[in-house]
Parts: sequence; structure tokens; C-alpha cells
Amino acid sequence: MIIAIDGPAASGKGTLAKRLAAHYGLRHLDTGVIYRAVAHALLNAGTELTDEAQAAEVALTLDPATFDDPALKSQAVGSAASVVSALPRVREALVSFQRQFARQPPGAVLDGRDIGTVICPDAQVKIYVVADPGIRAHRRTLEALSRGEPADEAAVLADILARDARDQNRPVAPLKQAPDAYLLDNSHLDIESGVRAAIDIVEAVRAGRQRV
Ligand SMILES: Nc1ncnc2c1ncn2[C@@H]1O[C@H](COP(=O)(O)OP(=O)(O)O)[C@@H](O)[C@H]1O
Ligand SMILES: Nc1ccn([C@@H]2O[C@H](COP(=O)(O)OP(=O)(O)O)[C@@H](O)[C@H]2O)c(=O)n1
Repeated sequence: MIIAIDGPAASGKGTLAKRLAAHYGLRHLDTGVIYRAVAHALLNAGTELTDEAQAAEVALTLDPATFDDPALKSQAVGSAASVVSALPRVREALVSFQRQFARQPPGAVLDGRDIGTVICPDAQVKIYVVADPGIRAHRRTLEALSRGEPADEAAVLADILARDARDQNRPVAPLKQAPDAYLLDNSHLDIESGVRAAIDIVEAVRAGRQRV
């Protein structure tokens, strides 16, 4: 089974994807970390984020061992990722890695922006996760503070909104809900309730039921 989870920044995609993967015994890929790794490498090399040839080269030679680097979690790297992720050659370079990951048995949960629309359009289950921007900014601020990083909620909100706009308006693989994706608004759900709602969606799809 392949489960595709998409949605805007800090909507809770990764949390749900990890929990669904554990629940169903599937592998998990946070695809955002791939774009973050490309951006981080370019920032470290002092390369312009819009240098498409260099960015594509970095994407093609990316080492998945770098995906665990805690530096990838910063707001600055997230913003840079949304600039490089708009470059068509960067996206093209990363498609086959993601598809191969998804196809290996017993299946996988992938979370990102274009999983249900581009990477795994045939995924058995697609969930589009949203939450109010202010709530997302609050959660992301708490997350940064818990890592010991200074975070200003207003600045985090501005960053999230700018990133969402860039991701939604790019010509290639823009962030949008796939027509066959289920919408899950977790603004007012705690993590456990969100996970239960996501499992309910998966179970309804597996049972061939339409969810109301
Ligand atoms: N339903 C929820 N209630 C409260 N906090 C949440 C909820 N879902 C996620 N979070 C927290 O919000 C932050 C962003 O969640 P995350 O799963 O990383 O989002 P995304 O992968 O969409 O960026 C994390 O700190 C996470 O623990
Ligand atoms: N499948 C994906 C995943 C991420 N991205 C880009 O990478 C950036 C960082 O993604 P992320 O999922 O780590 O961001 P958060 O939602 O965790 O803040 C996004 O803002 C997108 O620009 C993408 O274009 N396609």
C-alpha cells in the first residue's frame, strides 16, 4: 500500500505520515527533507539558490545519509528549499528516487507537496492535511523553541505564508489537493485525534467505502 500525504507547511503531514507508517508497518519518506538537503548544500557552497544547473547537479548526487542532519530543520533552510524546489530540473532529478522508495515492498507513506498529484498519482490512499495558518505557526514556533532555537511566532507565520504562496503558485508540481485526496483539517485535533482521523480514512478506502 502507498499512502500519499500532502499539505502546506507545518500542517502536521510528517507527524501523521510517521504514525501511519508505524501503524501499517510501512516505510516512511519525508520528501521535504530532500529539498531541504539540496538547499542546505547550495547555501553551504555559497551557490545562488536560483542556479538551476548547479542545483540539479546537487539533487542528482544527493546522499540520503545527510537527510538526518538537524540543520535541515531550520526555518532558513525551509525557505531556501521552497526556492530551489520551484526549479523544474531539481524536481525532475528527484522523481525516480521518490518513486523507487514508494514502490518497494511492503509499500510506504510519503509526505510532501506533490505526492498525490505527481510522484504517486496511483497511491491507494491520498490525504491532504490542512490547519489554520496561525495554528501552524504556533505549533512550529513551539517546535523550534523545544529544540532550543529562538523563534518569533509572527516571523514564523510570515515565513509559512510566503512559502505556501511560493509552493502553490509555481508552474511545476504546485501544492494542491489531488481530486481524489481526502481533506483532513487538524486545526482543532490533537495529535492522537488526527492520527485516528487519518486511520479512519485509510480504513474507509480499504473497505471500499466512500467517506462522508
Ligand atoms: N494535531 C496536532 N496538534 C498539535 N501539534 C501538532 C499536531 N500535529 C502536528 N503537531 C506539531 O506541529 C509541528 C509541525 O508538525 P509536522 O508534522 O512537522 O508538520 P509538517 O510535516 O506538515 O511540516 C510539530 O512540532 C508537531 O509535533
Ligand atoms: N514533495 C515536496 C516536499 C517539499 N517541497 C518543498 O520543500 C519545502 C520544505 O518542505 P517541508 O515539507 O520540509 O516543509 P514543512 O512543511 O515541514 O515546513 C516546501 O516548502 C516545498 O517548497 C516540495 O516542493 N515538494
